[in-house]
Amino acid sequence: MEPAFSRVGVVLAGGASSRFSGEKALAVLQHRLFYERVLDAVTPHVDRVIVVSKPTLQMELSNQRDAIMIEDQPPFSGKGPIAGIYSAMKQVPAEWYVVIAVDMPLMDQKAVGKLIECVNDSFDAIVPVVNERMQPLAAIYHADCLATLHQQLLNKQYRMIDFLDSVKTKYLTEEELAIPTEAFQNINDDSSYKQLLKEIEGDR
Ligand SMILES: Nc1nc2c(ncn2[C@@H]2O[C@H](COP(=O)(O)OP(=O)(O)OP(=O)(O)O)[C@@H](O)[C@H]2O)c(=O)[nH]1
Repeated sequence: MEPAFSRVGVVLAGGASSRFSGEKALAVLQHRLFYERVLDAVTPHVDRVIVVSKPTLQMELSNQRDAIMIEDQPPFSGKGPIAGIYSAMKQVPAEWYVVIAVDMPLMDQKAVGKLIECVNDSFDAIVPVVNERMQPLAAIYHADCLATLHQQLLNKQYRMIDFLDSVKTKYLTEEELAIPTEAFQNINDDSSYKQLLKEIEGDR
């Protein structure tokens, strides 16, 4: 059966946010929630966006841009980003999944567009490497990854790196990507958020 969509966005928003006071999805930068910023970055490039969150956050996230709101697939709820990607693939059939973590508020439409230009049918995963760090949560995955993701979860192997080692992964260099490295900035804790606000909004 043909998948319903050729390319969908996946906003990963089901994490615990334990290093952050509050939910990262609901943090605000320049008057927009992180959640809204990431949705805006992805939406123009895909057929539909899937938001993978958790029960306590579902009520708080408004359904914008006709997004498909889902939760992690039991029994893998809360098992990390790998569970979020698996759940999107399992619940919404598509060919390609453009995955962006909700804690990357500087991702914008241009950056996501560049990433999509790098899709290559010979690979299952298209993953940027920025400042020598892999960015598997701002990356693109083919539906063929589903079985491997499932196996990883069954084996309790929750690390993205183990998964990437098990599929055909194309690592993109900064030169190939031509995206400003700031776009990949990842806000995990209060101090990185405070620093971001200072840089972008000039707060003290
Ligand atoms: N759907 C889903 N998304 C997740 C899960 N764990 C993490 N994420 C998302 O993956 C991205 C990176 O998450 P991390 O920073 O590693 O973890 P976190 O749970 O958000 O935060 P910490 O509790 O501080 O580690 C964020 O966008 C999270 O919302 C999960 O179990 N399910």
